[in-house]
Amino acid sequence: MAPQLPPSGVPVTPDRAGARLSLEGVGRRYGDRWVLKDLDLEVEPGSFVSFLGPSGAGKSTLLRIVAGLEQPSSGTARLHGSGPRPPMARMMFQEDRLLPWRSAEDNVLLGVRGRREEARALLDAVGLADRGDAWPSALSGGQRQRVALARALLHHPELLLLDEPFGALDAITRIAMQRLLERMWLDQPRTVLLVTHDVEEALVLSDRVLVLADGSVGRDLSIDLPRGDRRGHPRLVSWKEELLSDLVEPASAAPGAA
Ligand SMILES: Nc1ncnc2c1ncn2[C@@H]1O[C@H](COP(=O)(O)OP(=O)(O)OP(=O)(O)O)[C@@H](O)[C@H]1O
Repeated sequence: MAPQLPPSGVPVTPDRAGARLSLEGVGRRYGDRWVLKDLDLEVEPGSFVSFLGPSGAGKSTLLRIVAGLEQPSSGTARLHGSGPRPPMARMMFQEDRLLPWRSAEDNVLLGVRGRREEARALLDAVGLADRGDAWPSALSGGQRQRVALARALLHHPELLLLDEPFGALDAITRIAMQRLLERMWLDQPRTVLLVTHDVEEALVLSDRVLVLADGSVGRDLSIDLPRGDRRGHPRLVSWKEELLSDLVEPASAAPGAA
């Protein structure tokens, strides 16, 4: 079947609503230290879930386990797709990981033969219609992350794993990228797991926000606010305060505090 074209022009493969994720008793040990402990988690197909947690809480480890890049030391991590084949997952990182000797368009097409029209439509959708021939060195940080996002989406992943993808961007570019990501996700529903240190980013984008603490899920919030303009919503503001108090050590507990 030919791909449908939604209003943004992004090609869509029909009937892909995203992968379901089931973690049962997942643990991960490095040496004698358990970074993740007995973690149970179900993620609904098509939902947008963010992970917060202090540095070293195991957020990236969890993403690598879900991606199949690492095996859990205990328990099982299963992905169920919409079809008979195992669902495709793609990862995106804080660094864009573009190859400097390939143009933007050829970076989108990395490891893929043909599909140039689709790559161009995706570059168009991420706002880089006229930059397909540009070398990565001629693009800004935000533009390079747009190319990285287009490259991930070319594969129609049922699961998108984002490890602090906007962490290196300035505040304004970051908000523009959040809006772009949300629009692309609304255009083509898929399961998204986002690791971020930015509490507001998690609340603005997610259906669900999880806080990892001591190797398991410490808080699990369902964010049932309408999408579009969540920033400044009174409930978002109070969730933000709650989450920050989970994450930030009280000043009186900080070393050296009076
Ligand atoms: N390959 C490895 N070998 C040994 N220890 C590791 C390895 N990978 C991760 N760790 C340790 O596991 C812990 C969790 O790391 P992880 O990168 O998952 O945390 P994180 O929550 O993503 O942190 P950050 O927010 O700082 O990125 C850290 O203490 C880290 O040093």
